Amino acid sequence: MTGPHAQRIALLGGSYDPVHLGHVALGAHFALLLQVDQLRVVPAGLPWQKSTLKATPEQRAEMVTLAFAGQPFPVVVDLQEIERSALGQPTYTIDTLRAVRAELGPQASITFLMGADQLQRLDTWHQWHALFDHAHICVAARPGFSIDGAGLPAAVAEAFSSRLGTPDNIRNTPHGLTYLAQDFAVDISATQIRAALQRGEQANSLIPPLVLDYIEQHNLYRS
Ligand SMILES: Nc1ncnc2c1ncn2[C@@H]1O[C@H](COP(=O)(O)OP(=O)(O)OP(=O)(O)O)[C@@H](O)[C@H]1O
Ligand SMILES: O=C(O)c1ccc[n+]([C@@H]2O[C@H](COP(=O)([O-])O)[C@@H](O)[C@H]2O)c1
Repeated sequence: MTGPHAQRIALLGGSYDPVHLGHVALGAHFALLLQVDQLRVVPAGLPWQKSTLKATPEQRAEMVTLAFAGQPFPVVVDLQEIERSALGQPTYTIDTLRAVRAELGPQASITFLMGADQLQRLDTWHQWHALFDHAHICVAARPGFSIDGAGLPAAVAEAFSSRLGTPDNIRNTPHGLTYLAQDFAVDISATQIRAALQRGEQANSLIPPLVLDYIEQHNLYRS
């Protein structure tokens, strides 16, 4: 168990091309559930499983900062993955978790957040078993990405179910547990937003207003 002053943080990694209200809802849900000292939002530098991104790393990071402004919990936008990508290295979450663990020490409760689509693919991540040596993994259900029954690769289902924790023991242990927010159901994706903007449609109900202003000012996703 962690001591009374161990730090508690949740990391929300993403491509954020662009950041949307699904990301904000996901971060806020777990920030409040886990009562974190800090939500750390980490824009990926070179997300190796995505095809070419439309916005630059700087634009994606600026949009993330705008999207998470004014939350009722501390938010830090962590640029380490963008900085590492300047050296041409693909972005691996394990590198980030090792760096954050080294920074915060062995007692801190560190949780990596993701949607169900990424849990379905977790066995494709670089050194995925080692993620649990540094962090808990908390997952939000996502419309269209079932993780019941055959929805998960067997190795992921086994790793996830054998490590199931509760919000309380995730708050109070450093790493190694899992949790699923089954009631989370936000049907928004960056793909859908890019397509809508390219067609010249509004995306007001999908993106925080400041991010929408930024997209318009920088003429993003129109072509
Ligand atoms: N609506 C959502 N519900 C639950 N999780 C989500 C949702 N949108 C994004 N996430 C999660 O947020 C993280 C970052 O997602 P990302 O930046 O790739 O957005 P995306 O909407 O999935 O993008 P794209 O449509 O381009 O694949 C991932 O772990 C993803 O699963
Ligand atoms: O570490 C990996 O190999 C890995 C593979 C796929 C995705 N990720 C991370 O998962 C997060 C969400 O990814 P994405 O593609 O949905 O934006 C983001 O932080 C990625 O860097 C990480």
